[in-house]
Amino acid sequence: MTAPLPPVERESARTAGASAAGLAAGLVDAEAERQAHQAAAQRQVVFADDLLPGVGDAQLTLREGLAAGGSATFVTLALLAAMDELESATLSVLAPDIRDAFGMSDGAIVFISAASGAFLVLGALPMGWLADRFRRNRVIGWAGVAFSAMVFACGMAASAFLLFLARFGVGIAKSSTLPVHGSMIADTYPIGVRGRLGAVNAGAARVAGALSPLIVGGVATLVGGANGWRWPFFLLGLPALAVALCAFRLPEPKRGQHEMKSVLGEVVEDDRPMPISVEAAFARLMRIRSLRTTIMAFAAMGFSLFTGAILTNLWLEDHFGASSFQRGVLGTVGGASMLVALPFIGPRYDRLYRRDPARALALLGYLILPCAVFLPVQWAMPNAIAFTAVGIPASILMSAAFAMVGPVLSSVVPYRLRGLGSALSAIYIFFIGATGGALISALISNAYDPRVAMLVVGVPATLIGGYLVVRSSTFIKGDLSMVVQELREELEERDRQADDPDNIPVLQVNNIDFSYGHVQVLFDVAFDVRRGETLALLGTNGAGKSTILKVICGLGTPSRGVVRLNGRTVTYVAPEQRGRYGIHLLPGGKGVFPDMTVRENLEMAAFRIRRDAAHRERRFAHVLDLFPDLSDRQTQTAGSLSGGQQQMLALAMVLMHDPEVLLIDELSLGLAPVVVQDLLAIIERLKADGLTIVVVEQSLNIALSIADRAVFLEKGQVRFTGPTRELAERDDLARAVFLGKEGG
Ligand SMILES: Nc1ncnc2c1ncn2[C@@H]1O[C@H](COP(=O)(O)OP(=O)(O)OP(=O)(O)O)[C@@H](O)[C@H]1O
Repeated sequence: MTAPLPPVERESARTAGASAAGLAAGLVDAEAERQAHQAAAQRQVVFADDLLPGVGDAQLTLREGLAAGGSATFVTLALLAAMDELESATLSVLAPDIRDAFGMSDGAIVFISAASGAFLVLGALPMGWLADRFRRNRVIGWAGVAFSAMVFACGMAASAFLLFLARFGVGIAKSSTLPVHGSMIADTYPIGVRGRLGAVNAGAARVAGALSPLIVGGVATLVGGANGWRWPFFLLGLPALAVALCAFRLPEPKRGQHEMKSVLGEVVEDDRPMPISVEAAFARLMRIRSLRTTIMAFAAMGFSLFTGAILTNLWLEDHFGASSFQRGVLGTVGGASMLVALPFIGPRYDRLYRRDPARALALLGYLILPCAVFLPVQWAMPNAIAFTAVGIPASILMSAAFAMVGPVLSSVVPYRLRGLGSALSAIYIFFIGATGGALISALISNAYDPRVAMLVVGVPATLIGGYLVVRSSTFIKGDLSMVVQELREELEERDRQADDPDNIPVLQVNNIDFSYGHVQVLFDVAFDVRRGETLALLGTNGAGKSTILKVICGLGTPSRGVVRLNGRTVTYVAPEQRGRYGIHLLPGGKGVFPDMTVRENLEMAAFRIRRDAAHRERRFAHVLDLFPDLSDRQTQTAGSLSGGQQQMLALAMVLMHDPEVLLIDELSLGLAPVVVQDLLAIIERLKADGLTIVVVEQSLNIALSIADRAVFLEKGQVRFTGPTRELAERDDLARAVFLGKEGG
């Protein structure tokens, strides 16, 4: 039992309880307000359908669409895709022969064939990165040459391990198909024919896939003997090389040209695009909800799709006793049937997309869902012919849906990130889907049989996949609206720069939204900083001041908006690269290595310029001249310096980089007034030298003394931009937050 409190304590406890309750209520209100902003921000960006890229555009025939970009690109890429398919079929059909030749188990051959999905992923990332940076025709050409060499190596393999290695090479070479071909096709041909091009492309691959079991089975049977399986690989290598050589001569299309034509009516050219960081690109891509959900869906389906062909062939041989030729014939019939839907799905998708992109995407989900019913029926069939026949409807529906993945990705991914966007999809679909599926199927197949493996994995994977695709269709218009906003902003900026080329701000922050996880903390933040200007970022606690500095220097990727340095977009450029271009951050808190001496700290900062001795010495001399206090303490450890001296050292370290734009987070926090005066004197010198500075400050007085202009942030939104003097006169903004705090 607790003793009752005396009256005075009871009173103060009541007051404390009341103020805690008030604080809690305030926090709940603030969070409710933030959530309302977030919901409003997400709602606002959905434009009317006819403003979205490709929606409501004039209808084009396939011939007109192909003529717009020249058919050479499409034909070459379709041939390469067909050869990919031929290669995959070679392994599937010959799996039992290869298994017997090397004395492998079912599980081992299933793993070797399906694991190429994992190898494919290893290449997808560099290929996507190359596709977003360099001429895509060369990337495709070199990947094709590597493919042909590795296909040859598969035929030469003297052991299961060497075959595994050759498959590794094939997988890497094939990895150019999704990221590089997709990006090339999207930029070469108009949006209105993407569905049909996807269907024709898939059709070409299907024709090859459908004929290849016959060809492969035929060649293997014709040559005969234990080495018959090698010859289909040899025969594929040569034409693959010829097509790869043609790819080098394809024209390189302008990036994003069709989105720009559709949305803006003209093409905004960017002659010197900044290099994009993979990390920032992925962070941005994962915020595209329709993309995220679609790739999760296809990853789920990948669990059964990639092992499906192998398990089918093993089942046909082991359960129904089909020979390699019979399997080839059945495979050809099954594969050919997939062609049935392709002439319909492409035009249907394009038509729906022109009217309503959400319906076009939902259609794919409705194609997938019924496959979950066909699958158990097929695997219950008593003979090979019934088994193949019942498998046909599911194959038709599934291949129709898969043929449209490329067109969907091309639409929702920003054009600068198309290669990496496809690479991200490849990672999910092939690595998580195919490899995960391969492992699980191999285990179940070894423990039971291919049928159990197929049913246990396939049915849930198909249901989940279909549901997720339908769900992703609810997000597509919001994501396309973002594409429109970005394009419009680019056009406006180009016009602004053309109108006043001498007045391009050094730093430009435009329409920035930023979230930590699902919590949005910046809303449409925008401001400019002119050359030589000092801008103060002021605001309440947690308003997002430090976050905006992170976004500027590249430590955070915004979900919307642009950051420009000297008129060039750096939104997705890596932080270290931005450092090279001149953006540097002095972070809040301790920015030194306490166990190292002052000199060693400065040497660490000079690491990047270590090879240029003269430049390095100039920077040392400049910095030590600016900070005589540090000059006298070069052998002292940083940890033994006073707080003010440590802040000086941190600033000196940033200045070693010779920044063009200096970002300072909390210059004066926790420092004695006399130290702050010394720091301000240094900032004055830097200003006089023409350095551009953005400084986050808590103190309005300090901001008034150093900054020409101020931006006031509250709850992630800009409430004021203008001369610092004017902010000081705005009682509503300044008094409560700063004067009150300083006074108190
Ligand atoms: N790493 C993080 N993860 C999740 N939320 C974060 C993270 N960093 C900051 N936040 C939240 O984001 C919001 C903005 O934070 P930020 O540090 O940018 O504000 P600030 O204006 O610099 O505030 P202060 O002056 O208090 O540092 C705050 O609500 C904060 O709690």
